[in-house]
Amino acid sequence: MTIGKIIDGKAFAAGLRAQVAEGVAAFAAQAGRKPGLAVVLVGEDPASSVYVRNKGRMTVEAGMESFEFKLPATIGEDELLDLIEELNADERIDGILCQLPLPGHIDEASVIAAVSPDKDVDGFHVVNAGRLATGQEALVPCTPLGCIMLLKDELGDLSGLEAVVVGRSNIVGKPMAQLLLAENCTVTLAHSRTRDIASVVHRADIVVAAVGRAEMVKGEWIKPGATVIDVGINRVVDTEDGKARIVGDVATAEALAHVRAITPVPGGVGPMTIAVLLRNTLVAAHARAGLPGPEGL
Ligand SMILES: Nc1nc(=O)c2c([nH]1)NC[C@@H]1CN(c3ccc(C(=O)N[C@@H](CCC(=O)O)C(=O)O)cc3)C=[N+]21
Ligand SMILES: [Mg+2]
Repeated sequence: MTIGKIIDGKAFAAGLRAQVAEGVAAFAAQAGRKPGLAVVLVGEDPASSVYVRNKGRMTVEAGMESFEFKLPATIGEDELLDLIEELNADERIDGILCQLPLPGHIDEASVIAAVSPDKDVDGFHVVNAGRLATGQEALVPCTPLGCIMLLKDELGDLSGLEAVVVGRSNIVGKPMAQLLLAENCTVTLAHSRTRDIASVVHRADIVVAAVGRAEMVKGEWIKPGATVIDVGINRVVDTEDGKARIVGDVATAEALAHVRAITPVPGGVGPMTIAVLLRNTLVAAHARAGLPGPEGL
């Protein structure tokens, strides 16, 4: 049996960030200022703190300005909404990302709605979701757009391919389905209530797993030669050595015998998410400055 290819998302993301950095330099030359990204973190979740630190470092490495706001978990929703209003009004800031999940006393939908759609680099605002769904220019959620970039790099034209997305979140599953549809795929959106999910997944030329359940998608579910994108990031304790590890939503070792290509976890979709966030910030900066482009991104 042949073994599939492991897609190097980390390397692809590094290339994309280098391309963004070139675009940032060109923007700064034209606009006379750097693009700016504001990241808001509420509370002290250790994993979120690591991501926020990485985002800040990569933002600066791409030549942009990074603004970080760390707020206590006890902050009131009103205070958080006030901060977002300030960031909306701040001309130096092109992108606003409020790290999710938020503490239970804060309504996430209200926070997402408060971000100006023009600065919504997560693409979570209903205006951007609606624009994406109706084929209009939009800021597109970072993780799904990163997945599309990896798929087009691997497969070229996606027209006519059968795509099955497992998971129906607003952040990944639904926008992923919209993007695949826009690439002329035949799209199925499967989820926890889907009957006989194994045979539904077995139809797919493209499988995107975004359910948040460790190794849920089994190797035998995969049609021979399919391409698999694993969005999951699940922290598990290894039963053999007792160490903490990160695994995806796909049983990768099993799947490798079936796939044409598959993204690993870590080193697959995760790094793409941050690279696309920087790309979206540059796109937002261009739009806000009334400039076309950026070219090739
Ligand atoms: N408003 C908002 N926007 C987000 O985009 C957002 C968010 N909230 N909340 C949390 C999730 C998670 N997320 C990740 C980004 C990068 C990696 C990443 O770079 N992962 C690496 C390292 C993984 C590791 O070692 O922990 C990898 O997969 O190789 C992972 C996860 C963005 N998120
Ligand atoms: Mg909440």
